Amino acid sequence: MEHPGQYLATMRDAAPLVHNITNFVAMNVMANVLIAAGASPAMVHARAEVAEFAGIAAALTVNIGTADPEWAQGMEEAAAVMTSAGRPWVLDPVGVGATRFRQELCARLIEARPTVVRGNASEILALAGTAAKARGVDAGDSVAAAEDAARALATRTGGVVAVTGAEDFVTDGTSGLRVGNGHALMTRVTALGCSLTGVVGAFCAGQPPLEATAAALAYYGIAGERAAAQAAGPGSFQVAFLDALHAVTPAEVNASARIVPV
Ligand SMILES: Nc1ncnc2c1ncn2[C@@H]1O[C@H](COP(=O)(O)OP(=O)(O)OP(=O)(O)O)[C@@H](O)[C@H]1O
Ligand SMILES: Cc1ncsc1CCO
Ligand SMILES: [Mg+2]
Repeated sequence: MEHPGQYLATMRDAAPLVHNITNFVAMNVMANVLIAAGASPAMVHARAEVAEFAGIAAALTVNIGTADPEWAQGMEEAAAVMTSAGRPWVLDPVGVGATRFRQELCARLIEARPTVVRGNASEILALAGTAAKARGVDAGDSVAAAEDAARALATRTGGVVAVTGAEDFVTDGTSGLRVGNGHALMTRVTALGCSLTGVVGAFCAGQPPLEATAAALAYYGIAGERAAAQAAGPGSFQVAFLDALHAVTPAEVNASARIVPV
């Protein structure tokens, strides 16, 4: 990819309204991450209003981390609004392998053709019906082990699938990109994967999803690297990470992104 920083610049210029139906753990973290990145988040999950709210959003993200049946119906209704309007929505299948409720909900959401599915390796394997070594919401599989499942899932949705971990993998079923940026401290703070899903949504507003997703992952990883250089542990990392998301420039993304085609 030539100029991944351009996707950050375009996102910041637009400051897109990103509608997030996300879990209770992620709500505050994710809203702060999106504001620091330059987007305009709204965390709206009540079934009575999600379809109407999706109608004014530039992108939607759907995260099943603490869903219940009422939320689940709202997720499907909001996703349908985005699909019929031709606007992007991103699915985060948190802990999908753990329970039947999560599996059945994700099966319905996959049918609704998400623009991007962003998950850890165990979640992408579980979506593909492959046995995964997850522990609840945490991954127990390598990204490499989930690449075939990611390609198959992208072919099924007609969209993009991003598998995150030590080295991220993004595919539209045909092309693939690896993104090498990031730091292990990103796994020591809760909801940074959930928050990344929001950033992917922001980058996908009005931009081509494969490239926008890869650029979002590189930007996020670069912010993680920059924050880790100043952090004493997970607590100070979380603070430094917000500062870094705010400070990283498009030029820095162009210089530091490690995105390679596969
Ligand atoms: N070992 C690692 N080294 C470097 N970066 C990592 C590592 N593991 C994860 N990351 C980065 O952390 C970010 C979050 O990805 P991760 O796969 O941990 O999400 P997740 O499991 O869904 O997280 P959560 O469920 O806590 O929200 C991504 O940008 C990813 O590249
Ligand atoms: C810890 C946790 N539990 C349900 S959702 C969530 C956020 C990280 O996925
Ligand atoms: Mg996750």
